[in-house]
Amino acid sequence: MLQMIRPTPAGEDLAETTAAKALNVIEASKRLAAYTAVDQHVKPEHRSKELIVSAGLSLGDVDQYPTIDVTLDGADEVDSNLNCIKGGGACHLREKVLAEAAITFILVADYRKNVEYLGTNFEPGVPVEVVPFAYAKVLRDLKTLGSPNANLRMAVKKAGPVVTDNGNFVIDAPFSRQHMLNPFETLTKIKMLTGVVEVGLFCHMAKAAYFGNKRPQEFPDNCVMKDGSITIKRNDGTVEELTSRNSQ
Ligand SMILES: O=C[C@H](O)[C@H](O)[C@H](O)COP(=O)(O)O
Repeated sequence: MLQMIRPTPAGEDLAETTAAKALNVIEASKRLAAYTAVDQHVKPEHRSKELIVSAGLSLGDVDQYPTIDVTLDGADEVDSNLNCIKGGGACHLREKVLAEAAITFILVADYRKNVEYLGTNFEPGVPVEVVPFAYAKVLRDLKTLGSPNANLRMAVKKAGPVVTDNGNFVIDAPFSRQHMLNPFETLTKIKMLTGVVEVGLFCHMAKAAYFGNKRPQEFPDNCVMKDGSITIKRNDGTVEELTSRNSQ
């Protein structure tokens, strides 16, 4: 059973306590979704890392092994057709390569990211990785495409723009509901812009999405947290609700 007990120290700032409590709920719900997704999709024969290492063999990367059995990854938001926004952490190029290499691609997220259409809760917009030389031109293009507030993502702990693992910049491009109701069309328009390396819209890729849910009634003021249910959405349109894996 997953249980988190967080006593409230006397005198602790109320806002801080509430924020920490909300974070615990979100992290616990996502962890439960991840456990369930691994249980259902990562079979014993896929758990080969120890076998490889103990046999003295080398672990490979996707450039050596372009077909992967299962890729499980998080997302910034997932719509009702399992399209998703990724790239909040500026890793969406590599993540999309791993997702495309996978026979089965599975998403794992907390309840806040389970939405009807993309951009409902995730406000920064569509992450767009661009070669640095082209960023100003791509920014201009994105505004013309319908994202007037597109902006270059700036680093928080250093001066200047965020630089990806691939040495590129990231633009965050918020689009209207109308654009996000057809994310594949929006994806293809952005991808066609010269200078764009990859777009953080993953369309028609996921086989299923696992969302960890909270149960507010189980999170009273003393902050004793029990695990909640999991919502599983599949690409065949089915939706399944699993009650707590360890319900008492
Ligand atoms: O680039 C990062 C990823 O695409 C997602 O933004 C990330 O996996 C979501 O992280 P979290 O589940 O911690 O919100």
